Amino acid sequence: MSKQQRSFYQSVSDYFDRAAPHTGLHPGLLEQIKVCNSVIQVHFPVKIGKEVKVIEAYRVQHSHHRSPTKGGIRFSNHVNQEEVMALATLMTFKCAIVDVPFGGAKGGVKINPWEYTAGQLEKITRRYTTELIQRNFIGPAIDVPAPDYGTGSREMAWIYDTYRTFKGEELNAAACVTGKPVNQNGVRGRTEATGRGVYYGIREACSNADDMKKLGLEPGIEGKTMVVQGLGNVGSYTSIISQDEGGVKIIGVSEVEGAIYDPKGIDIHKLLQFRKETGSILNYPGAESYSKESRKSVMEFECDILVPAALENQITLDNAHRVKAKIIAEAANGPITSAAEKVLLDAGKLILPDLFLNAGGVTVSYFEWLKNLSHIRFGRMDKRFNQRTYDSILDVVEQNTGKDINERDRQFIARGADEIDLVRSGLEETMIHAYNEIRDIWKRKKKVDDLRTAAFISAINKISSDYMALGIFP
Ligand SMILES: NC(=O)C1=CN([C@@H]2O[C@H](COP(=O)(O)OP(=O)(O)OC[C@H]3O[C@@H](n4cnc5c(N)ncnc54)[C@H](O)[C@@H]3O)[C@@H](O)[C@H]2O)C=CC1
Ligand SMILES: O=C(O)CCC(=O)C(=O)O
Repeated sequence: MSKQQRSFYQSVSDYFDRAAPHTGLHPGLLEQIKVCNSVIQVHFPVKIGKEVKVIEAYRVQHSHHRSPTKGGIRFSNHVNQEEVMALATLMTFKCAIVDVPFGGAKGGVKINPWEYTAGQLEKITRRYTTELIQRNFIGPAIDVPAPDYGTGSREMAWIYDTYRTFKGEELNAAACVTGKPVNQNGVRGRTEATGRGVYYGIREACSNADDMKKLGLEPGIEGKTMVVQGLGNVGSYTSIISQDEGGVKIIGVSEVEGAIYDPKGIDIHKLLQFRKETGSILNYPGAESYSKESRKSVMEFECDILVPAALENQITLDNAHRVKAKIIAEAANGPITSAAEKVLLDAGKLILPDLFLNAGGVTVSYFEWLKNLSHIRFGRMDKRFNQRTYDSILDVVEQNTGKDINERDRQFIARGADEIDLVRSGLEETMIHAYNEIRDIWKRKKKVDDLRTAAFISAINKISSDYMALGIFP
């Protein structure tokens, strides 16, 4: 493939190569940080009705500098070894950026999940998990999968159940996978986590008055217009939270069946309900509809913030020069090719890179893993204690001021944190801290012109310090 048309893996490789010289590290160490450590490809048979179907699947562990390795499992027709390698590579750098102490990994099963029944998907998921167990490619201290494109909490519950069937004696078996349903050792807030993290990341970027001024935008997220590609897990939660908590106006959306645009604004709750009832976003009242064939024109809709939240390689050299959005928020992994990125940066766009922006998922997965290892719900030990302490402080305030605090304010101020409050608070802190860490590199380092390069520099430096401290075995 030419420098012009880059595959997803080549793009990730280009991004790494662009950042590497800024770190001043030894080429051998950089090479070790860049390569994928372990790749497995498996083929296994599954009975589908009266047929036997042979399924192709992968798991890639990109880096073992920290254990376990971590990353989602994707069910998609487009899965191939290079794609999974690119996704696993991004996971390593993503974890480093948000200080999640894991190496990167990713899994892929080459099927279109929407063509199978739940029973058939369960068989495929359980057999795939068995293949991973047999190769020692899954376990709380080894490699911990999670949801990605085409999978969700249902599949994670099947993975957990298959694992504990084989490893019933393992006390920490529940930590073999994250993104599980809450009643199956999941953590509150994982389902929304990636979208919520995307929202916190965009909000933080928009809060910087200087950066917004350069784009010709007012500071603050409120009132900004947003267009979203893909209304799955990540796209729908990004839209809901941006609209409900950030006051963002969603004006364009695309899904597999086509795209819609309405500059007056699209209420995301009503749109999701409409799609549930009609099976499509098309013909949503008041919006202009675009057919399946022209759904990619969503990338060219007029807006402040464009959120690709479906798949990789959506902005290429073919359409990059037609992108009108000022901010491109990479909720999906790899939505922009490295060649297209240059066109966008030259046009003065702000790109919030995937390895930072969608790291909310793995951040909350980390919280779930910690919960599973500690065998206790967050907040269980201290909620009531804190509540009583805050109540006593309010009593003292009342006594000293002679003024009563009304019951509504008291309940709000004195409330002890539940699990969901702590998860959201931890996620918010993580995204704000990570953004400012990479923005600081972007602004401080001469010749670093974009946030992605800054993010890679930050991640490579953190990973290299592990290698340097640990040495190389033997
Ligand atoms: N689920 C997670 O926690 C995380 C997901 N991501 C990334 O976010 C992206 C989306 O993942 P999920 O939301 O989990 O997947 P999902 O399977 O829940 O949703 C994806 C949606 O995109 C739609 N879609 C597919 N092709 C499209 C196209 N050409 N145009 C418009 N819509 C299209 C699908 O119909 C589906 O509704 C992927 O790149 C994934 O790797 C990144 C971090 C974490
Ligand atoms: O939650 C996780 O462990 C990984 C999520 C994921 O696959 C991703 O961030 O791309």
